[in-house]
Amino acid sequence: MAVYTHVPAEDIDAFLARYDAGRLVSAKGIAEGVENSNYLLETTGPDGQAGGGQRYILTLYEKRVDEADLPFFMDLLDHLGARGCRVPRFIADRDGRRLQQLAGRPACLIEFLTGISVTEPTPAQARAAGAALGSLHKAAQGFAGERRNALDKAGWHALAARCGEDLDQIQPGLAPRVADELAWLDAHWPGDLPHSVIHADLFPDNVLMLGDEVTGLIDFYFSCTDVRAYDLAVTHSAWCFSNDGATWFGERAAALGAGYAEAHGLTEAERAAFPALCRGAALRFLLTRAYDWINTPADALVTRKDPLAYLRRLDFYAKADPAELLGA
Ligand SMILES: Nc1ncnc2c1ncn2[C@@H]1O[C@H](COP(=O)(O)OP(=O)(O)O)[C@@H](O)[C@H]1O
Ligand SMILES: N[C@@H](CCOP(=O)(O)O)C(=O)O
Repeated sequence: MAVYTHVPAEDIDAFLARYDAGRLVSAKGIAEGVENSNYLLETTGPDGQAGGGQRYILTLYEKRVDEADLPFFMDLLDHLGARGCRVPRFIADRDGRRLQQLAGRPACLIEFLTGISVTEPTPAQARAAGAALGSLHKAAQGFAGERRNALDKAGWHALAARCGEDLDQIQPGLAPRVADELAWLDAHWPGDLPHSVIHADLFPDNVLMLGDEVTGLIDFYFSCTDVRAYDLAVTHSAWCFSNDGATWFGERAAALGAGYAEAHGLTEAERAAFPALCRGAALRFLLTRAYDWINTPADALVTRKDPLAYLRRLDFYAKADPAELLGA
């Protein structure tokens, strides 16, 4: 459960008084997520009448989100929303402020979007996710903001160094395996592919769906300026395997690739680089999960994610037939 900061209901009610959002009816900590503290709020609605209720997300920023980056995320979501992407708005209080402090943390009130996150995507759902990512990349064109990816290849080296030999406590031999993979990526990472703002974490839990339709893309807190096709590789690694990484679903991958290509298109150079981008994506999530595995206090109210599920994906990508990855 990702609630790192507990906020008494009275304090949330007082926080809401700054907005035209009504009074607090209920506040529930949200179990999903690992980065920030999230609450689902129900309010009376602006007219103050119980029953005319509205829902909001209250997010308190923890861990990897730097407060200085929040204006980038807010402007990005404004830009994408104005171009038809289904992304949540950050809500301004009566003085026009979107960023607040609550319980000693930076905090924002965010539009609630309907939909559920699928756990076993069908090919049709993977296709819709691919198309939503392609549309996001299209809509991101012309966005003036820039943000460096702290979890780029240099960031993976730094993270691996911070994990050090503790990686071997997760699985014997993991530290040298990671070192070898970093060396391979240093030698094979593509140099000059198109860049844009990317989501960088478009896992199924960050895509809200109703049936086969995408109703919302959320959790932009890793979004940054980086290689566009790397975003598709991250999405591929998250959508095309069983959770534990042991089973690969080729049909989902072909559908994801088709959806993306339809909405945005991939150049020959992007296709050729895709296997290396997938290896990078798998290592990135292996390392952040491994770091959290080693460093999360035993009493934290959060479910740690299994780093080995990403080692299995990495092993798959290292051996895969490149032609197979996005279907013929
Ligand atoms: N705008 C939103 N609308 C609806 N649900 C949301 C929204 N933002 C977050 N959630 C819910 O909260 C959960 C955690 O949010 P997320 O941003 O993924 O957290 P974290 O940044 O901690 O990983 C999501 O899985 C989803 O269930
Ligand atoms: N998607 C990452 C963890 C980040 O969590 P999220 O809830 O913000 O997507 C992973 O699975 O390792």
